[in-house]
Amino acid sequence: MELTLPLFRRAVQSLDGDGLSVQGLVTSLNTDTPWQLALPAQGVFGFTGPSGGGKSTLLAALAGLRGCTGKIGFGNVTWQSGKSGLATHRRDLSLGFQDSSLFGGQTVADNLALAHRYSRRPLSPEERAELIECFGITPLLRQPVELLSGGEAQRVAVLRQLFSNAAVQLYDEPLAAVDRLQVIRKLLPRLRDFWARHPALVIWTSHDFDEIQLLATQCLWMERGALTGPLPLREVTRRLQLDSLERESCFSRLEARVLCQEEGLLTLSLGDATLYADRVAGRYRAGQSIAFLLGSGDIGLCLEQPGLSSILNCLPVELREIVPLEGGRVRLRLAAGEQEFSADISRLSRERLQLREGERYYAQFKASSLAGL
Ligand SMILES: Nc1ncnc2c1ncn2[C@@H]1O[C@H](COP(=O)(O)OP(=O)(O)OP(=O)(O)O)[C@@H](O)[C@H]1O
Repeated sequence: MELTLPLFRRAVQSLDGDGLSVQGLVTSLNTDTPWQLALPAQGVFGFTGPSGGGKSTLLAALAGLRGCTGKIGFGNVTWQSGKSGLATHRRDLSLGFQDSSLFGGQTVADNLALAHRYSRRPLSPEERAELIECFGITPLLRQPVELLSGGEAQRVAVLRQLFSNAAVQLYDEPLAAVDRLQVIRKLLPRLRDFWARHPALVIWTSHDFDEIQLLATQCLWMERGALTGPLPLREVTRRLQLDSLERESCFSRLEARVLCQEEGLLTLSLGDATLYADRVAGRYRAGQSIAFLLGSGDIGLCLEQPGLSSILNCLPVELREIVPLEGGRVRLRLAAGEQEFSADISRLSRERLQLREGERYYAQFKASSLAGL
């Protein structure tokens, strides 16, 4: 369906600005809390909040797939003005649903070819081939989409969005059915790399905050139909109560600068320390600042700088806080410069080392424990 109302034609070029602008957007879900949002033309933003809060509804409204009133504009193009909306296919966006919504009766290759054919910014054949390989889709290309597993269908759907390479890319829990280790270790690093090469405005919706903290530094929040943000990740951590001690273990987000990458080993600098990561999926250039995750269960503490060891990483830290956990463990809040992270050790280790808040120690972790690179 194409909208060519005279009134709408006048509105099409009326919004100024570089990015996405949402003003007073109302659906049947949020009649009391009209949505306002301003995002730059490029950047990756997380999107989370309690289930049923309205995240999918907002994404559908942005895509013109849900009845709404108000104003939506991207760049100087109006997508929605009052009750009139530009047809979805005329908005420079892509939306991936939770259930992947691939085109039925077609193969995986057909679905991808279609996205490529209608892309406003088509990818090179080399890049498409490399992405297909990285997403583990090569053996599935000839398969009808009806025969794909949930996780396979989701990987194809994300790939289809990358092939279409729209200016605004909306993802709605796109990898929830894919095995988490593959997501953190392989797919998210490749996605980060993709958007570094092909900048776009990306909204990544997920209930997995680790996905969000690997991809973004700011996050939108939707709760009971009320939209807030973009918020800093620390605020979202608080709202999700992620520092709750009930969590078995937790991942902390750290940032470091790339020194070099060779033969699968990535060398980073964090403060005065040099860190090493192996099993690296992404491609990085020297000088680039990148985020990675460190699991609280993967870190050990030493009183003195250890000698030569097979554990490659040794980071000087300040012990900020010791929090008792259940099961004979304690959680240590550590700081490397301004960056805080958590380490879980046994209560026995804490007593033997006589750890004290405010003192300085050395955190040790293996090159394989830096996740998301
Ligand atoms: N087409 C629709 N018409 C009316 N109500 C709807 C429609 N789609 C969703 N809802 C309701 O609107 C509310 C918000 O749903 P929505 O799917 O947007 O939430 P969400 O934040 O994406 O949730 P989740 O995190 O569980 O995916 C829910 O109560 C849902 O039942």
